[in-house]
Amino acid sequence: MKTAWTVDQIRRAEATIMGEPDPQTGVAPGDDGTLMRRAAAGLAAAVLRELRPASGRTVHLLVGPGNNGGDALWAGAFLRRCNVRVRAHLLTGRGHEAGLAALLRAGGTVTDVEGLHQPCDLVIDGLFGIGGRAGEPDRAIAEAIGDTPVVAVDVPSGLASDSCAPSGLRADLTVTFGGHKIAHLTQPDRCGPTELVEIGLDLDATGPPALRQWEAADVAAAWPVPTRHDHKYTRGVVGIDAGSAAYPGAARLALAGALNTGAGMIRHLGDADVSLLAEFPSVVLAEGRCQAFLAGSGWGDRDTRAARARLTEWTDTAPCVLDADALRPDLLDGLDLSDSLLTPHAGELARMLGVERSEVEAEPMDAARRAADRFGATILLKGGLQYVATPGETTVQMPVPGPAWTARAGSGDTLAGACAALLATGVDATLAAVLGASLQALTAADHPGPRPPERLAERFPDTLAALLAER
Ligand SMILES: NC(=O)C1=CN([C@@H]2O[C@H](COP(=O)(O)OP(=O)(O)OC[C@H]3O[C@@H](n4cnc5c(N)ncnc54)[C@H](OP(=O)(O)O)[C@@H]3O)[C@@H](O)[C@H]2O)[C@@H](O)CC1
Ligand SMILES: [K+]
Repeated sequence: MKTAWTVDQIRRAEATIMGEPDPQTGVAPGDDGTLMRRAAAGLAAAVLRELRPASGRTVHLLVGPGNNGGDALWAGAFLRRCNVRVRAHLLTGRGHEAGLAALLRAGGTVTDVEGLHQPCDLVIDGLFGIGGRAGEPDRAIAEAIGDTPVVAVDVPSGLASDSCAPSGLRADLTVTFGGHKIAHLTQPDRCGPTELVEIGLDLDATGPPALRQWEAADVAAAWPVPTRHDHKYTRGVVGIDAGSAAYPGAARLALAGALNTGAGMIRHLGDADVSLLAEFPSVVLAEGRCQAFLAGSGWGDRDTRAARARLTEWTDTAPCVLDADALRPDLLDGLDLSDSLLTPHAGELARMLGVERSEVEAEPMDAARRAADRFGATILLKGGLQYVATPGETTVQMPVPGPAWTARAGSGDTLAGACAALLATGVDATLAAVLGASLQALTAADHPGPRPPERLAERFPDTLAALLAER
């Protein structure tokens, strides 16, 4: 599991080691340069690995006015000891004093932006780190970098650390310090792979992380595997009301998702279409006790009064997954959704919050968190990267990311079915969302290509078997 922290948390953890920085000079009383040299040593080691063999190669440093530039300068001094040629471009004509002195002592040189056009093997981006504001890079610098591989110091410059929005330089590798920042997990295309260098920050003391990204092993460890004592009722019965005359396939898709995720039993409680049951003979039409419900997928414009009655009854009875056409504020308001899961995509979440879709897409994590608090429900915001927000909790969960092949009609219905099956096992809404979304993503990664959602769902058991074999 990767955890990501806010800039404020990183700064507070740093201050517990070095003291609060002087507001005038920005210098902390206990700052003897130790943290920076630790960071720079880790950065230099990563660059040496990238260059291998390093001796005789040339590295350009992009150096900003703050400590991010200091890290780059110190790393340059360390690289000099391995016979790497180092040229530093000081963006504002100045650089971290001790770092610059160390680089010059070690035989590094300072160059202007024209000098950056000379051939080099690698660029270290030390313009701005967590003190950076979002913005696109200076065109002259971007041109000088061209196709040369870039290693970003802490974060790619111009990418705001706390944000999900893309901007700034693009890196082939990002070397970060103390803990991941939100942008590392939400902007993998900008950051490239991220390497974490431990510098001794106690981030746990600053409160819960802002974001947790799940990995396959975490999914395997958390999966609710049935025990010898389980039977179909204890494994969980799911009631599903999905589909309509206009969207008949939604029922089939939701059933496929729930069945292949391991529901103990499924009751098909929507407008019964018995032809479905030929394909899913274990699904029953009989009403009865359910441990979880799924409502809304493929409802179309169902009559408000009927929809509201169904949602009120079901949310009063058991945890629910509410999807698609059930995600209207007029249907949701006033329901007790405290143990339920809402599964909107960006457009649906925008409608729920009464904002533009672009606002949700710009800061999806914040939007999911706001919706969780507004509706008192766990939210799974679907998309290329997915976010699970729990009401009252600071930490947002990111299920295992998957390929974009799942971005097609019907994927949401199978996912809702998967989440409902998990909810019926007794796991909470957050875990049901994370596990369901991760299962779909891992399966899509194992079977890349334009596989229809119901066919992809048929592979869920194979993915699970492989995952659990590793546990
Ligand atoms: N915290 C830790 O534990 C450790 C931190 N370490 C390192 O320190 C880094 C943070 O350093 P930092 O605070 O000095 O800020 P940094 O990112 O260098 O930038 C500040 C300067 O840039 C300027 N500026 C910003 N954006 C701009 C823009 N778009 N365009 C133009 N100017 C812009 C900004 O100007 P201002 O906003 O003040 O006007 C200010 O002058 C951190 O990322 C890590 O690398 C490690 O050494 C070890 C431990
Ligand atoms: K940087």
